[in-house]
Amino acid sequence: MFEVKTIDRFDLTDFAGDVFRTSNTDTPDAILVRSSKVDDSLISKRLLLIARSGTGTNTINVDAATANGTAVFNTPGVNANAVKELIIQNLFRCLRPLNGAVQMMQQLKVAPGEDLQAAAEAKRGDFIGEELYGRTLGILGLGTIGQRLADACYHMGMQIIGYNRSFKNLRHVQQLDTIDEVLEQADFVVILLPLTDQTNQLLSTKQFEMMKDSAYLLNFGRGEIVDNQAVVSALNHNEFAGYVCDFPKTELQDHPKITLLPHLGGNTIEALTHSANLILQNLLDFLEYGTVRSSVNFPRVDLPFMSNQRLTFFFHARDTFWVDVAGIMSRYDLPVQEMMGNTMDGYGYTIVNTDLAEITQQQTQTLLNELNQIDGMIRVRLLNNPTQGEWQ
Ligand SMILES: NC(=O)c1ccc[n+]([C@@H]2O[C@H](COP(=O)([O-])OP(=O)(O)OC[C@H]3O[C@@H](n4cnc5c(N)ncnc54)[C@H](O)[C@@H]3O)[C@@H](O)[C@H]2O)c1
Ligand SMILES: O=C(O)[C@H](O)COP(=O)(O)O
Repeated sequence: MFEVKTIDRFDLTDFAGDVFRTSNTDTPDAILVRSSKVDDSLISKRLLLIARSGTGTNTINVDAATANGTAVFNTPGVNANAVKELIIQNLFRCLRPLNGAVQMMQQLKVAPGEDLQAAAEAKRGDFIGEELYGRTLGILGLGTIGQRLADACYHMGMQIIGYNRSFKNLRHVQQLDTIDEVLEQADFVVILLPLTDQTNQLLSTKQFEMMKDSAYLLNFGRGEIVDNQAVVSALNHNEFAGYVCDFPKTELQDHPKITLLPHLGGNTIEALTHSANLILQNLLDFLEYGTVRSSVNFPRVDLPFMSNQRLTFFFHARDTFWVDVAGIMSRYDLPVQEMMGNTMDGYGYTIVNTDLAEITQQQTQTLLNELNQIDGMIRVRLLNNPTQGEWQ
């Protein structure tokens, strides 16, 4: 039975079974996590999989996992609608002083017989807002969330401009050549980029000086994409109007022009449930069948398990790799019943359906040792078919 370490809280009731059990060990077969940090020390030789329920994998050392032959799975797009809706809610909040109005109404008291509505309306002049219609929304990162946001805001009458490192075919977005052009033209700049070496501290003093004085910056990508000290200074110098950030840090607290949220983007019942169910299903399928559906470091490979055993290989892709594998398998007379493989960023992952009935346990061990020694091989797994012949 596989041992799975859960770093964040998950409801595993529907998945309890005989495939895995949860464990506190520091050398698990798999780790299940949201956006908490996965300590590098947990990436042991035994670790087959880190399963991230959610999109961003910046709290996982993906390079170390790859070198170790550990797959990193995530669930991109599953919380995109939740993030989109929260951003729209915050766009409105930038222009309509609803919090203040609601607070005023909670405190407003009238004498018996006095008309509450008349007293309230007498104060509404303090809460005049503005409209999103006709304003320009600038999106940095036109991926799943960015595209959904663009569509929804276009249909609310906004002009949409954006920047992405690769061009996307999008009907409602005017894609600009540089981030600077988006910053100069937008009334709202929304960050929906992943945190990478290229995006770390991407926006700082120089970029804030380009923004309109009346513009708002909304960061739902990752906190580190923005230089926090520079934000505070720019807001103090009225370089732009306000900052909404889903990634709170002490230096951003208690500023009248900064709204902090406790990382709420994907925090809806729908997104959390769907994401946890999906990652658990993908985790089970990888542990039992070697299937890879959505990974940031393993290519997608999904082959029906219609044999007694299967071998899976994760390796540095090179031209003669298969000559070496085929040579060893044929020496043991192992049939290749079906196989499927794919490559990604110079790494290959392949599943071979086979049958080890004709070789002894000791020969199987020697076979695995030989396969492991092939130049470029990172991890070999041998899986027994759990359905015990039901596929036939
Ligand atoms: N606040 C939240 O709770 C929350 C929820 C989900 C996602 N996120 C964050 O939002 C990010 C985007 O999510 P998504 O689902 O849209 O991901 P995605 O992968 O679909 O989109 C990211 C886009 O950014 C582009 N990109 C990457 N690096 C770039 C660069 N240097 N310059 C320009 N463009 C670049 C990619 O080409 C892609 O189109 C995630 O990586 C995560 O960090 C936050
Ligand atoms: O990258 C993501 O999917 C979001 O930031 C959500 O992270 P969470 O799982 O901690 O809510």
